[in-house]
Amino acid sequence: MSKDTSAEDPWHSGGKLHPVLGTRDPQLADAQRVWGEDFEPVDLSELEGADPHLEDVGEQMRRLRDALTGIADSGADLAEAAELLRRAADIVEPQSPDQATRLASQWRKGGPGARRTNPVGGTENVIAPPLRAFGHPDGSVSARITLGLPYQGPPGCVHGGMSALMLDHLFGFANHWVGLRGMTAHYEIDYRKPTPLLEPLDMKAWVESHEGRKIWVRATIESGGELRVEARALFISANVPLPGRDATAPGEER
Ligand SMILES: CCCCCCCCCCCCCC(=O)SCCNC(=O)CCNC(=O)[C@H](O)C(C)(C)COP(=O)(O)OP(=O)(O)OC[C@H]1O[C@@H](n2cnc3c(N)ncnc32)[C@H](O)[C@@H]1OP(=O)(O)O
Repeated sequence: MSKDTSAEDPWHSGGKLHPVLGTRDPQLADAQRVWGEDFEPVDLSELEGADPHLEDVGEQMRRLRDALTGIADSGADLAEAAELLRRAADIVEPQSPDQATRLASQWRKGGPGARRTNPVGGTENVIAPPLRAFGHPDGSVSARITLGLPYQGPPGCVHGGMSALMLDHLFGFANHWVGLRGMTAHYEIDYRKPTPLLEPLDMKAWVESHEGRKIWVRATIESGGELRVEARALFISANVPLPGRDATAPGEER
């Protein structure tokens, strides 16, 4: 059921699907434990060609993010850390083109799009967990993640908006996995039981049906074998203008 998308397609630019069996990624290892080793997971998040230094910066930022959340009551001395971070920002900021320029660059023909920087799966985005999605032969996609303190809503629980965000993102991958694409038009969510922090969350999304431009999708979050969240959405196939381009060129419709 995998779909090899064209590098000419800006939405999917660089979006070839890479089999990742055999890698030592902890999220993949977890996914295989949960869904078994007989399916052939395909990593839907992977995008080749990222700058290894940028990946590393992202990783260190996430370590800091997780270490800093809730640290105020611990008596930690953060003066040196603050100084080092100021120096890091002073190094990076002058080299970074303004955001409109970077946005247009992302969506240039053959550009990377937003997959490395989106707020759910983007390894270059410090607010992203980041979530990795895997495609299954039955047409569904899944992800497993354990969220920490930065994503807390109710005491000890995942913020409901975070659950909604992650499932909306997975809907996008569920569409992609079966060769569809759209924008969320209508989204319903039921929070059945509290979703715990610091425990593995198993997420699944799939396209239930589609007709013309309408795509109906469903998704769940389970933890400890119990249903926590279920969601349904209607996606509508639609194009949005690409930042930095005057118009969608023929053959480049998304
Ligand atoms: C490896 C690569 C991976 C890539 C994967 C991506 C990963 C990341 C993915 C992240 C993904 C994250 C996802 C995001 O974050 S998407 C961002 C959030 N969504 C939006 O911003 C969408 C905003 N809305 C719009 O742009 C328009 O309203 C759209 C385009 C949706 C429709 O406006 P358009 O003018 O084009 O169409 P139409 O109005 O003629 O309607 C057409 C038909 O649809 C029916 N309809 C419309 N709306 C609704 C509604 N609310 N409930 C029920 N039905 C509705 C309507 O009745 C009609 O039906 P019918 O009368 O023909 O029967």
